[in-house]
Amino acid sequence: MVAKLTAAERSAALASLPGWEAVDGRDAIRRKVKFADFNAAWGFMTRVALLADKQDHHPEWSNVYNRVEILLTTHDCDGLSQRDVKLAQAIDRILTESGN
Ligand SMILES: C[C@H](O)[C@H](O)[C@H]1CNC2=NC(N)=NC(=O)C2=N1
Repeated sequence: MVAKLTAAERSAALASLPGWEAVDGRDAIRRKVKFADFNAAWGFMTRVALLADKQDHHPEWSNVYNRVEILLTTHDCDGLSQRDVKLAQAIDRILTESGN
């Protein structure tokens, strides 16, 4: 069973993930990213999908043309956990590598 982050751990996690924001009314974090076009957005989503499946931790996300909105939360503990932080860090690395 995965543990929900404490309030202190949650603030520390958010402070260490500058691209991410808290979500109103949910124990979750969100990042919005804009790409050059749909092809770049979908390429990014493909990389994240493979990574998420490897981590057995899956985002709630949406795509409109060149924009991708990613929400991370842990369904198993009904809130934020270290699994979200780990996936967010990996997503940030993918973005950095692709110049975003
Ligand atoms: C059985 C499987 O390991 C679980 O259902 C995993 C799958 N992916 C998941 N993804 C997310 N975001 N939260 C979970 O609790 C979760 N649980």
